[in-house]
Amino acid sequence: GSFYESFDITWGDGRADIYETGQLLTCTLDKVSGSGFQSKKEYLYASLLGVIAFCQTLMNSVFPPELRFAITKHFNTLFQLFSSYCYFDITEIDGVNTNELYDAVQLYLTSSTVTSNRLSLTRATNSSSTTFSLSSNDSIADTFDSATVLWEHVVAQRQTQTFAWRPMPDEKRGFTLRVEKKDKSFILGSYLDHIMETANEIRRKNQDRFLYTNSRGGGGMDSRGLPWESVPFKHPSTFETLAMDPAKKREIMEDLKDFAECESFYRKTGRAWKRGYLLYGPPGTGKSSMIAAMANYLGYDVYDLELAEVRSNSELRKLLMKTSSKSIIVIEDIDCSIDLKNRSKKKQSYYEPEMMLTGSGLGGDEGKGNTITLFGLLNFTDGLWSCCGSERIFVFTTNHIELDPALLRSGRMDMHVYMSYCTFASVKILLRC
Ligand SMILES: Nc1ncnc2c1ncn2[C@@H]1O[C@H](COP(=O)(O)OP(=O)(O)OP(=O)(O)O)[C@@H](O)[C@H]1O
Repeated sequence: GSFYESFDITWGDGRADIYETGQLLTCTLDKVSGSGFQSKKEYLYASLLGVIAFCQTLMNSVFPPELRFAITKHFNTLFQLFSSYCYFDITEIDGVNTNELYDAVQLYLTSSTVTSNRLSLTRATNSSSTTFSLSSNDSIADTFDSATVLWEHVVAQRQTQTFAWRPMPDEKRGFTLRVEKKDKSFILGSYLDHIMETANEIRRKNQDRFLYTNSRGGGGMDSRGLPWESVPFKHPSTFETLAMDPAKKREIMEDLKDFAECESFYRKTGRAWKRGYLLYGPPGTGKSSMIAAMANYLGYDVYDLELAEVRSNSELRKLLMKTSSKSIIVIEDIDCSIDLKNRSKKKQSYYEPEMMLTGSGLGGDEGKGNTITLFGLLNFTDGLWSCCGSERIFVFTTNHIELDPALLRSGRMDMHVYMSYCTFASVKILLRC
């Protein structure tokens, strides 16, 4: 073919020309005007697009925007009426808050149950784990209890803002969930709960865990106003390496597993989702190793609370408020921090100076705000404030069990574990390791 056969020069006043027996077409643009050509053949797709563009321009110039908006709205309503699907948008940022559900869906869609051919890989700075996510504007189908849904990851450029309370990402991201109308109520209940649970599980497995301490030599907060300082938690102790009676070990592991898996039980019975363990026994019998094994078993962070660094009950409360869920809060050697053996023997109230914890080394009274009381400690483990997070374990260690019964009672310390010197069974475990 040649340009002579297939094209006409339509405008340009001699600026466009065909040369080399129809093999070369040149168009020139100068200061006065340009030039143009047109295909002799009509292509269905191109002409259809042309018609649509023409109609759109006509609509825009003839109908006012309000009327166009109303027409589109009614068209959508009509479409939804006859469609067997309904759609839900889950945006990354809801107002000014981060949408937890968006993060959960992001994680869930990368789980092994949902398979996709194309995923984005991310690895955060200083992290040891790689995370997968659904690529932009990609979609994926998922089946849950015979209901099939479709997820689409919608990414659009955010329009430039003149003012925002906080910097917003350049992209506006969200998921659109397409659900069959008949499955709507089931999906909104069980499926979304299932997504949250799976995402939490993945987070727990992926997350680098931390060991926190409030002992920063001087007390107070760090530069970000946080009362805890953290380091990566890398203790190698596990229940396999821990030398103790196998039956007792099994009992503790089952208790921990029940605790971690029974959120519904705590919710149904109206109890705070927390559990207390008291580890007691002679020095060097593995109490700290047991705490590390518990943290490694459940994948929890560890908060090592140094009572000597806490100056008042309110500071204790603030520390508690700044702990995260899925954590073990440890007070080691409680017998060295507490100056009280048994409340009934002394017949005193929690508030009296003799009942105060002298480990703080500051000696003063609560009124001056520079010491903590047993009352404060009891509230810390089982008061209203102890419920300001969920899935938390309190572990106290002591060399002597003669502590105040109020501290030892079930609900505060649910399980008392005696860490003894090695028996024959535990020596066998040590030798095997
Ligand atoms: N039951 C055990 N199984 C495995 N290792 C143990 C056990 N008991 C003690 N150890 C080892 O002995 C050392 C001291 O143990 P650990 O610090 O856990 O004891 P502890 O009871 O916390 O001591 P303390 O009461 O003095 O704080 C650790 O190195 C630990 O590995």
